[in-house]
Amino acid sequence: MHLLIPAAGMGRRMGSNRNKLLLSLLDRPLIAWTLEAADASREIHWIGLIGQPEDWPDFEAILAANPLSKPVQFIQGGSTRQESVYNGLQGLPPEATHVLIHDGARCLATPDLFDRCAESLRHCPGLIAAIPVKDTIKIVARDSQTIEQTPDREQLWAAQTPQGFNVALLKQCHDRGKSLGWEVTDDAALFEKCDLPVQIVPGEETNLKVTTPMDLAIAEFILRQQRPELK
Ligand SMILES: Nc1ccn([C@@H]2O[C@H](COP(=O)(O)OP(=O)(O)OP(=O)(O)O)[C@@H](O)[C@H]2O)c(=O)n1
Ligand SMILES: C[C@](O)(CO)[C@H](O)COP(=O)(O)O
Repeated sequence: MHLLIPAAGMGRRMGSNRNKLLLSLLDRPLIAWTLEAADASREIHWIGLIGQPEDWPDFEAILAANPLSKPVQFIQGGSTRQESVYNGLQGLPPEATHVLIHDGARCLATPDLFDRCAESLRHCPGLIAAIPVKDTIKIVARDSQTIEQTPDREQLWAAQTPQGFNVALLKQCHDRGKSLGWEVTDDAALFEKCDLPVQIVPGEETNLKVTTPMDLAIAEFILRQQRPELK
């Protein structure tokens, strides 16, 4: 299974002046944890690391300090996640028929989650790791800030990554999105807009996306629970 890791963001919400994936989480950069989990997956055999060229020397140093058993190809990122994944798809080797896409910022995903997603992708054209939401969610009017609706929680799931797809279909969806100017925050949304089915695979509650400084503190806590040897 081929894996693309979008890692070309800015980390604006982290308030950092550099790519948040280079920030330290316990004893190593955040992206090193993501790469380690992907490397430990039985199913993944090729990794495309999508980054901004200015970060490549740091990525190279991280890989030198934490060598992987699988080949890693650097791919130039775009100005949005959507553009970065588009570039990633163009950078896949020609033999890639199926692909998992996993945010570099979701550094706590387990190898088992990668393997379950890869296995499920043998039986459907598109999938997404997700968990049921725990909160009651409100839809709020933009202008008046009053509630318009309370959707049925039974039908609400929080989207995570990995997300997995048939490569030819996902390329078609991205091409269509690009020509029609669609702006989405994940790849499943492009599949949905093209009326293609996206299967849910049970995600992990601990698979948070490190977005804010608070997330970094929570990630450190979770990592210490997952890896008692690091205490
Ligand atoms: N142009 C971009 C923007 C984001 N990403 C990646 O997409 C994932 C999810 O994005 P997010 O958490 O929003 O990261 P940032 O864009 O870095 O954060 P922010 O939106 O706060 O600036 C991250 O692994 C990020 O590196 C990317 O590859 N290319
Ligand atoms: C793909 C994603 O991680 C699913 O939760 C998320 O949509 C990334 O988007 P963000 O808006 O950049 O946080």
